[in-house]
Amino acid sequence: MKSTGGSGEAKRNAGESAAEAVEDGMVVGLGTGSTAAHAIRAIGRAVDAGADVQGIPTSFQSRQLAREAEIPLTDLDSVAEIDLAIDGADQFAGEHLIKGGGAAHAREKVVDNAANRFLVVADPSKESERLNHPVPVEVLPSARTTVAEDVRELGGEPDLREAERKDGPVVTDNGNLVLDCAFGEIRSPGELASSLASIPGVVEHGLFVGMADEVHIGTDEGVEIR
Ligand SMILES: O=C(CO)[C@H](O)[C@H](O)COP(=O)(O)O
Repeated sequence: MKSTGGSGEAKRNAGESAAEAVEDGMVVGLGTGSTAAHAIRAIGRAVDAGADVQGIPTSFQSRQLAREAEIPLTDLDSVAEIDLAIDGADQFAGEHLIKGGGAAHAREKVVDNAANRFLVVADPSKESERLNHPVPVEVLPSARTTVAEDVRELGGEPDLREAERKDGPVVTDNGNLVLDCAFGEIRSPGELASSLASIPGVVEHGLFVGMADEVHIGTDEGVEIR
């Protein structure tokens, strides 16, 4: 599994801290990435100990991990509500996030947004005063050139994400491509989010504006919850 940022111990502390918020009877959104993976494994241990929990995966990866952890799975169409979602981030500034380092941000946004409570798990390397990380934008393959032009008009520099272990681009779980779009410091995340969402051919972008209810920041020593 791809792992970025801080230490494994910091990620573990963040993930396990957020998993403590899971209660018996809950439906839980299961995020993607190396930090969320620690939460999934911890939830698996709670299930093993008898907790009645159902998970909604946000990606192929989180589905696989949840299966290995023997967490009963369901889907968005089958539940009245999602009690809690736990997910990682590539960068956070207060309650704003940039996600999509694992190219899973489309499903992540649907699940995290639908949850009554959304807990972000991260290590300190992900924190920034202002968002400035490139924004992953999932696009229909046929629209990658036109979307890239529109992103340039918004002042961004789009870069088609290449796969690390195959020739050619990353293909998302939804069969689409990803443009990593650098905008420098993002002064108005809400405005940029609306502009990106209105480009024809954009499936979803990785700006999660005002979405985090809590951020569990793990360090080697413990965790801070904000
Ligand atoms: O948004 C994501 C996947 O699309 C991940 O949550 C994000 O990339 C953080 O990953 P990690 O915890 O491995 O650093």
